Amino acid sequence: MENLILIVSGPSGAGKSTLLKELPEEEFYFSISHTTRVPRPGEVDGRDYYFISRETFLEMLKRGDFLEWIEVHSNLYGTAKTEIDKAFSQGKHLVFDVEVIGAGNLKKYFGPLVVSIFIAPPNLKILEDRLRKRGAETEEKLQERLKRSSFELSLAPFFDYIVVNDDLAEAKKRFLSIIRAELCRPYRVKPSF
Ligand SMILES: Nc1nc2c(ncn2[C@@H]2O[C@H](COP(=O)(O)OP(=O)(O)O)[C@@H](O)[C@H]2O)c(=O)[nH]1
Ligand SMILES: Nc1ncnc2c1ncn2[C@@H]1O[C@H](COP(=O)(O)OP(=O)(O)O)[C@@H](O)[C@H]1O
Repeated sequence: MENLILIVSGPSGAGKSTLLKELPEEEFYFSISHTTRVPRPGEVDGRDYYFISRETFLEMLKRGDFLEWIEVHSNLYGTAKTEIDKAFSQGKHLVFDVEVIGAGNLKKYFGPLVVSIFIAPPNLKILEDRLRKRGAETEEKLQERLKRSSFELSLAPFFDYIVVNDDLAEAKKRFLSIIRAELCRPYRVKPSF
């Protein structure tokens, strides 16, 4: 059976983390990125991210440890090559939460069997309201995130699916429906019949 490789992308505050919480950890391995961003309250090192210094990140980059990486909102983010082995050795579906450029690079790397889902806010005003309500950023960081969101939204048509995160319960249903359907592809169904 082919395991699923799922890429979830979209602007900061669109609801990626919220929707990804719907996927059971017993079946899905969530790639843990390395980042130079400071942890938010409640975030745990080694669960949400590997929080590292810029110096350590650059050392890893020089060693060729990253499958892909990027600098966004003045922070470095990267997917370590070791994350892929971890998912496959556990026999789980592999899930990435990355910005749009990383999504494109991972798609190129893994090929056509990747499933990519773009999470979009209903509009920019609602996105801003949600980012403010989340309260994780200073005003300056929040503006940086909003500024990039139009660029991220412009790349939505390149994804396999778009889930507009309006009503959360409805968005969860649509998100899970896509994954359920993808798991029914002939090449992913274990032939026990
Ligand atoms: N390309 C790439 N993007 C990443 C990686 N890790 C996280 N991101 C993206 O970086 C952006 C900022 O993430 P984060 O600081 O957690 O903010 P949030 O999206 O507002 O929760 C998001 O779009 C993430 O999807 C990575 O390893 N590679
Ligand atoms: N459908 C929704 N309606 C209202 N608030 C939402 C909805 N989806 C997510 N949120 C809230 O919006 C904020 C941003 O969501 P989050 O999942 O952190 O986004 P991302 O991971 O894409 O940056 C969070 O505070 C979250 O609780």
